[in-house]
Amino acid sequence: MPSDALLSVRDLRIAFDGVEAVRGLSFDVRPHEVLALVGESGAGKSLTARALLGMLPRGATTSGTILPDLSAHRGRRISLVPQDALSALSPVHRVGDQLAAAVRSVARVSRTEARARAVAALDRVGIPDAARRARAYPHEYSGGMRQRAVIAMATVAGPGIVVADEPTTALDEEHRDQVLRVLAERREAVGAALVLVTHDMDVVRDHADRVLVMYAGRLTELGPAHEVLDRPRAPYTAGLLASLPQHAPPGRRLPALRGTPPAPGALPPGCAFAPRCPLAADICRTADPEPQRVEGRLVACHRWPELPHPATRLFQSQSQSQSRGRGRGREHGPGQEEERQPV
Ligand SMILES: Nc1ncnc2c1ncn2[C@@H]1O[C@H](COP(=O)(O)OP(=O)(O)OP(=O)(O)O)[C@@H](O)[C@H]1O
Repeated sequence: MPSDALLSVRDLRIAFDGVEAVRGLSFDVRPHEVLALVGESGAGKSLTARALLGMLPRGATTSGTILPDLSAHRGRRISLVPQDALSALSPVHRVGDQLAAAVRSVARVSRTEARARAVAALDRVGIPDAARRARAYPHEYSGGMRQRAVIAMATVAGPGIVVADEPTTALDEEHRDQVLRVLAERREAVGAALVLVTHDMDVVRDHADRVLVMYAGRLTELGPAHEVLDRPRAPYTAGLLASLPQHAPPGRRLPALRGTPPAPGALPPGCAFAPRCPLAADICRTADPEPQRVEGRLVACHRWPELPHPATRLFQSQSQSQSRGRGRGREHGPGQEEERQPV
């Protein structure tokens, strides 16, 4: 394990009924960093994040290593901010009491002191009138307040790592920003690393130091967030970026990435992204690429040197040709040649 890593994941595999949903993932979590896990639905982000906490769903079998094993230190050395705050809070206990219990699990303090710290923790995450709100039950909180209370809970013990699994999905846009801000502030205050699961590249740009792009249970690209976003080296990363509204061709709302990811039990041979990739060549349909070092990052793609700059153009022309009703025959139709031209 590298000396600067808080957590080292090596060849992680997670399967259900013998079918692998996460397929040999390796990465480190470094002290104080924000590491974003991104990728479309089903990429294996949540499973990976939950594996770090030892919180996989029933029926999951794993292999590989996650060191050190922090699952016995949940809430203290590693904690979770889930998508749905209600699943993290007990409905039958007052929010303040739950926080006070979390305080007492790590600090030998009186009940009165624990309660005072709980109120202070709620205050720090911006719960108005925290002393009174501490006496309320989770269902009496708004969605945004509940998520902030969960962040207070996840950071109260000063963990080294906070794992946030799509922490703002259930919220409206205004509360999303607030909650992300509070999460960023609290993790900085306690000096924790944050593993942030998201499918939102804007969130990655605003909050992450490094980004791990996943596709069909594998690493596609891993590197410094701004470098990866500004100049992706894997076609899949470029496709995700091209799907952002600012990269869409004027007046077009077609998704830049054609099709959907394969289900874990129905992977194509070779690179799982090949059927959707405008750069796919014969080798991509036969050999699954291993991550290789490229300019200070890891990229799993046979064809990365062929990627144009800006790489998002690869997919813009794809969606344009799609919108003209072309490129419909084969999976990679006429649009492909056009996209291969150097830009
Ligand atoms: N409890 C389960 N039982 C069986 N298969 C599962 C289970 N949980 C996850 N999977 C499989 O693992 C795949 C990856 O799941 P995961 O929740 O990690 O995806 P994700 O990238 O977090 O997607 P999303 O953005 O939709 O949350 C799923 O598409 C599904 O095929």
